[in-house]
Amino acid sequence: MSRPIILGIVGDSAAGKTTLTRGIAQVLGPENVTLICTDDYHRYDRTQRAEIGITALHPDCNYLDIMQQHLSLLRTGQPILKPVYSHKTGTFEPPQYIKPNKFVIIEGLLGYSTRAARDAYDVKVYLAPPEPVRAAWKIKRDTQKRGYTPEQVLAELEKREPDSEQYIRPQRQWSDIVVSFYPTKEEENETNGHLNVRLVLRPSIPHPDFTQITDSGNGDSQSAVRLGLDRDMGKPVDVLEVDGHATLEQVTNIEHIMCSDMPYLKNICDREINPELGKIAGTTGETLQSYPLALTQLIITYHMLKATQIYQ
Ligand SMILES: Nc1ncnc2c1ncn2[C@@H]1O[C@H](COP(=O)(O)OP(=O)(O)OP(=O)(O)O)[C@@H](O)[C@H]1O
Ligand SMILES: O=C(CO)[C@H](O)[C@H](O)COP(=O)(O)O
Repeated sequence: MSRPIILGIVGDSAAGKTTLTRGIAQVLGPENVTLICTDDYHRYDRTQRAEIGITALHPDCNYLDIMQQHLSLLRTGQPILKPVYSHKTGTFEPPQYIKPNKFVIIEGLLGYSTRAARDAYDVKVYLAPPEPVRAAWKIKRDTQKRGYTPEQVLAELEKREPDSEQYIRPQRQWSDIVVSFYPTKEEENETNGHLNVRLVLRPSIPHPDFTQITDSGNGDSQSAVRLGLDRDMGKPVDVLEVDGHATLEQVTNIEHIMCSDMPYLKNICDREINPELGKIAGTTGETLQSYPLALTQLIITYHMLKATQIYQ
């Protein structure tokens, strides 16, 4: 049976969902990818939310039943008439007719909040940067692109915290991969291109065999690339960590482990034909390059392509 492969990217506001999605979409080929942001399923516009006193994170502030229906339709290759929410104006626009491509990426706040929604995905990612990093990212993004002042963003973050705790963060447990970009102790105010990444790899999907990293003598606690075992929300997991100062050679080494598993898809690791890999918008709008981000995007893409071997 041939059907679209569905990737979920869930995380709190400004956790880095769009940034992560961009590189993945490029490797899969933009013409093959349908991108959906579940912010479009908000029930109330910006003014109404302020009047009612509800945050965009609350399930009652979103048409989760319609989102769930649309996910099921997309999974079976059927079209949807999707609502459209504009972050520029804070209001709704006319709906859009969307027919799914080979790959569908669904990113947003509450994508894993119901059992039926969770069942729609082939790969589930949860983004969990430390809260001070997320706050810095949200202030930067909302002041540059959504017309807020820094004070308004800080007040909004405070107002949203109870809903983040109750509705957003518990969704971490349903993900196959938890992604956390974090600063080193030496540069704890760094929030841009030199962040490390910690990837929690749950056994809910089969990951590439990264034990070769430890076999080759890398992977110990001093190395820029580390593999270990841990628990996440009480469950055993593998953890892969890559430092922001890891060399291109070290990162390429890990990429080869994935690409050698799928020799017919060698070009997914080719940086020249995939320039969006690892690209981040910096503080003044400049473009920064992060190897940990590029590697994270490739691991997720690996899983999308693996799924095509079963369903396409
Ligand atoms: N891995 C990263 N390293 C450094 N900066 C990042 C990273 N990911 C995101 N950022 C910064 O954080 C800002 C917000 O990220 P992004 O727009 O991807 O978040 P989002 O989760 O899609 O937000 P929302 O759901 O609110 O639309 C970006 O403009 C970027 O500057
Ligand atoms: O948490 C968010 C995810 O992007 C937004 O704040 C939410 O979607 C409402 O959007 P806006 O602040 O532009 O009205």
